[in-house]
Amino acid sequence: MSELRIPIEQWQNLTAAEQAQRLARPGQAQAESLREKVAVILSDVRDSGERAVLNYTRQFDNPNATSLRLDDKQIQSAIASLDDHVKRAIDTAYQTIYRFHEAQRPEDLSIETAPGVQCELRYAPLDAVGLYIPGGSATLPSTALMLGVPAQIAGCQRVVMVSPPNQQGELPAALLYAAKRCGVTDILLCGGAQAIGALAYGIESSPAVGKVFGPGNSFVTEAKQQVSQNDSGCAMDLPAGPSELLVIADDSANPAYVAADLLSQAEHGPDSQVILLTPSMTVAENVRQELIAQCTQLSRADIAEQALLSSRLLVVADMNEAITISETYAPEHLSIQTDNARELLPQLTQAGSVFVGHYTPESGGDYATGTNHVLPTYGYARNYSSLGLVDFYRRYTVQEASQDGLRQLAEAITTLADVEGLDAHKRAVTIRTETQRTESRL
Ligand SMILES: NC(=O)c1ccc[n+]([C@@H]2O[C@H](COP(=O)([O-])OP(=O)(O)OC[C@H]3O[C@@H](n4cnc5c(N)ncnc54)[C@H](O)[C@@H]3O)[C@@H](O)[C@H]2O)c1
Ligand SMILES: N[C@H](CO)Cc1c[nH]c[nH+]1
Ligand SMILES: [Zn+2]
Repeated sequence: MSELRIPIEQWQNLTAAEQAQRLARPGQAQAESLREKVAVILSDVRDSGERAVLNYTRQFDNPNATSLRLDDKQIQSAIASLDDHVKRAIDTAYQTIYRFHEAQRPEDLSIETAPGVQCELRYAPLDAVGLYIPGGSATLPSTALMLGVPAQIAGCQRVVMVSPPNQQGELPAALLYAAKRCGVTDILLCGGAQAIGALAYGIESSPAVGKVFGPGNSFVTEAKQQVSQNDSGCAMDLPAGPSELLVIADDSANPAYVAADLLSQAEHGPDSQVILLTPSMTVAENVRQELIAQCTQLSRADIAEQALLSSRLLVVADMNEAITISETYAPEHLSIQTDNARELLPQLTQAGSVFVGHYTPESGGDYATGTNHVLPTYGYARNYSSLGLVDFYRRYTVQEASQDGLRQLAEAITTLADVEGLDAHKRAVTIRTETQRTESRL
């Protein structure tokens, strides 16, 4: 890797346009053509169902695909072949993720909003959910846990997992083990936009689900957005696209740790983006040296190098400037590698997940601290939340008014109905209150 590919830049020396360019996400340039491609795939799946999904699977994943399913025997024999230490690692992660998510169980509430008027907020688990597990370039059983555990805790009845098969039509044994551990009920061998179409519209062998979850490349993310905006009725979780990490580091940071963390997200995909903000030129220089040294040792060095092309090493005036930039960028992952990291937390809220201090590597959260690694990317962390248990429920309300309760509110309701010119709305109240008056006269 040449040093020119990853320059160190002083934030204050950049023009406003250059600053905006440095914080632009790499994947967003080809948005228009992406939208069209995905729309075509989705409409094919909608029109031709399983046949279209199989065609796209043959085109992108397994050229010999004849079925979207593995039979039970194939699943069991893959799981039996899995090393015990891998099973134990999955079990450990399952437990921490389970603990953190179980503690998030939403509670129904009921209050009297006016005398005789009771309002309730209730939660019902989603019936059928679809879980997308990326598979294009890495095996991600951890993502199956991040999606499968909350679906299991919520009590979703049908949990359909989709993931692109390899060229031999297989899914990784660790993924199958994780899926079974979480009680996934159906597994479909397909990926990309066509898999999202299969979930949202349903195919012959698998009826439509009510909500699609999970990260993926730009095709997957775009497909989730399209199916949730058209009339499929399918909801989506959040836009979780190419991985991102922003590290804020001061002189107390260990450059080797910082570089290792940056590379951990850079290795996800060529469209991943990692950013360092530091007030120290020395830290920036040392991190760059570490990036160069550590990158060559990675099995996915090629991918990480490509991601580093759109990554940034930025020297800022001070920590306040670092905070302002981070809040503007709203990274998927924010790592604060300073001695006083916890003190900075109140000022750093625009991120999918925050990693505090020198001993909390981002990859800890990817696998086993217990937090969910499905997080908003592309700056959506400004307005979207990170995935949690509550996303696997529907929230709805209930209200009950007594005769007296309705009388209490009648004046307000009928006046507002008059203001809006909606006579029938008014009548639905007066027909009751007037009957009430007549009854009480008798
Ligand atoms: N934000 C998160 O929480 C999170 C978690 C894990 C992974 N990720 C991200 O998920 C992504 C995974 O991407 P991936 O590509 O490895 O796997 P993927 O499963 O998301 O995508 C593979 C699929 O993309 C489709 N595809 C590929 N090229 C295509 C083309 N030219 N036209 C139409 N469809 C095409 C194919 O159908 C293929 O099956 C990475 O960007 C990674 O950073 C994000
Ligand atoms: N960092 C990814 C989310 O951006 C999640 C992941 C899965 N496996 C490893 N990492
Ligand atoms: Zn990761």
